[in-house]
Amino acid sequence: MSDQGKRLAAEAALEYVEEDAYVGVGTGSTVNLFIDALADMRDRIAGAVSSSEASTQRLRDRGIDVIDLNSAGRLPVYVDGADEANRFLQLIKGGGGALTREKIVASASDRFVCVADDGKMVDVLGAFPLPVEVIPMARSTVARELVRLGGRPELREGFTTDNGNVILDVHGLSITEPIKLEQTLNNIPGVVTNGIFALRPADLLLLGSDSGVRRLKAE
Ligand SMILES: O=C[C@H](O)[C@H](O)[C@H](O)COP(=O)(O)O
Repeated sequence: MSDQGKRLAAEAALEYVEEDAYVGVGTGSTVNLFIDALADMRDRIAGAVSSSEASTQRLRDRGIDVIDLNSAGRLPVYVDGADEANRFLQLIKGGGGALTREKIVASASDRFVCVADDGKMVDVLGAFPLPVEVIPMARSTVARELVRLGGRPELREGFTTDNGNVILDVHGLSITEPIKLEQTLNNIPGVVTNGIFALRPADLLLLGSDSGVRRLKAE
């Protein structure tokens, strides 16, 4: 894992931020670097719509105005990280537990710019345990259904999402049909959403390494 790669990718995303508009902001260590870089152009943007309490705090600490998505309308650009990405720019997200708000803000944005270090690129999604956000009372029923689908769900101990829910991290999935699995999991009663971003993949992937940034579009 390359911190320099994360930083270069995060800084490269600045060129896609539109002036005088609100920018959608994801969550995680790579996005934290993006927020730090965004602070240098805070006077040229209207502000941000955030996908987590943690990002909201960091944005405000750096003098960037944060508004509610309901007050914002469509966003030109959403910038967020990923836990895994494939060549179709389908992603696994939610390692930090912010997947639901991230998926909502991504869906409200015209362009999704994903920022990641090059260690996140995979042939087949699923080596990273798939986060699934679940309403607490449905934890056991959802877990049994995930086992039936071939996964090994583990409760993320001591963790509650910004929405007051729990996360099941599902091990052992080889996700060869991301769109289908995203839909199947979201149809389980009690699932709020899952960390597959395939129905709405990224539009652009900025993949950082020690030697620079590769810009990938979906194949
Ligand atoms: O819930 C967290 C998010 O989906 C993050 O974007 C993802 O976990 C990647 O985080 P990081 O940039 O720290 O690797």
